[in-house]
Amino acid sequence: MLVIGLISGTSVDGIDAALVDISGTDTDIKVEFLAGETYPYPAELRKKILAVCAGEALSMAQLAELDDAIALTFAQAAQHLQINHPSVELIGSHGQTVYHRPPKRRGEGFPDTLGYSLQLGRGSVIAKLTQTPTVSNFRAGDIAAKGHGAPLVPRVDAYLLSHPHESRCVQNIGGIGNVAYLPARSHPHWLEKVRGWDTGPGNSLLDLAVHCLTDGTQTYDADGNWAASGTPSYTLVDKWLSQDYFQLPPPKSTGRELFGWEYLQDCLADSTALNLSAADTLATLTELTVVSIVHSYRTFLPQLPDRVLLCGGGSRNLYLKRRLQESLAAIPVQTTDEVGLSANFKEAIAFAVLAYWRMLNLPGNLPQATGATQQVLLGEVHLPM
Ligand SMILES: Nc1ncnc2c1ncn2[C@@H]1O[C@H](COP(=O)(O)OP(=O)(O)OP(=O)(O)O)[C@@H](O)[C@H]1O
Ligand SMILES: CC(=O)N[C@H]1[C@@H]2OC[C@@H](O2)[C@@H](O)[C@@H]1O[C@H](C)C(=O)O
Repeated sequence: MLVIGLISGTSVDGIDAALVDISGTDTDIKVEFLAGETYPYPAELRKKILAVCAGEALSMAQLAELDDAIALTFAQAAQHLQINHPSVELIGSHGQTVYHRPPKRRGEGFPDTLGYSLQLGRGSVIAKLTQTPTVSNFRAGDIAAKGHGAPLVPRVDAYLLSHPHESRCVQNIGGIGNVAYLPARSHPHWLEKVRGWDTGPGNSLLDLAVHCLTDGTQTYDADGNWAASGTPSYTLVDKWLSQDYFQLPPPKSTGRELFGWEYLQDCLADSTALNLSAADTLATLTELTVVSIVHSYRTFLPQLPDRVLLCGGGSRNLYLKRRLQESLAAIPVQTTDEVGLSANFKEAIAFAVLAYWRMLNLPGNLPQATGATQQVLLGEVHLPM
């Protein structure tokens, strides 16, 4: 079946659209990647989304306008791929996360409170404009089952990237970082032993810092070159790493609500107090991403993996990748490209697979990764009128 997956992640850099040909069900699933494109958001729309993610208040009318604009941009991304592939049968659209609240659990001093996660860009509009059945709102079902609604990709990673004999960590470094730990498939009950959680900041703090340090003229540290010219302050890395999120056991999820502007302001104040240069500040923020990933593996995994596979935009940050490799010493750190799955489009591909599973009435979440009480079908199906 030809399926398009669409997502714009927490970096809000644009819509990743992937076209894949999927066959099989789960253990025998085959996914052939046929095409991938990134469609940058119009500058004004991106600015608005970032402001809303940073907590700017919206009236209901403004919320409706924003939802319309995002749905239209997502539909256009799909339509663009459909020009050369008119026989696409299904779209899985993650939409744009603008708010994410993890659930609160008994035992933390609170009564149970469900999570809440809002993705804009409604699927009904995408289905109508593309004349293609569209699955959207993937996180709601898992959240209703007391899960975080995130991360959802670990089940897809398990089927596409696990290995018969080696254990792997698939580490996405987007705005936020998240990991899927995949034991070797020869392990009895290997799927039950898959783990996943959000490791903390990926590029979100780095991107915001670059924006601040360049008066908005640059949006990210290309290849990590700027950070590579500095020296990390381990005094600050240790201080930041002692914060609650990094110590919290999985399942856990986070977003720009925590690792956003306010968090960065505190980091910049710490770095000014130590007279760090701009390069040292970026090196220290990059190191926080590296150390938080490695700390979470050492603290929460049953054992360190045999191999780490990176994906997401942060896998193109050469300094970050080098520091991860140095920190993990003998464990090889590669990208998913090197095992045949596009590192840039893996998340978009994952939402194509999740939509496909929804149409086959197969569950998409892994309760041990999201904290849900059970496996559930993910997503709402919208048929074109
Ligand atoms: N060549 C590069 N060098 C350094 N960083 C890069 C490079 N290319 C992309 N990035 C980083 O990757 C980010 C985009 O990553 P990606 O598209 O995976 O994020 P996302 O999907 O929005 O996030 P999430 O996975 O949290 O939802 C950019 O904002 C930038 O920080
Ligand atoms: C609420 C939300 O959009 N979460 C994203 C975000 O970006 C990375 C990390 O935080 C991950 O948990 C999740 O996305 C991926 C696609 C997931 O659900 O697996």
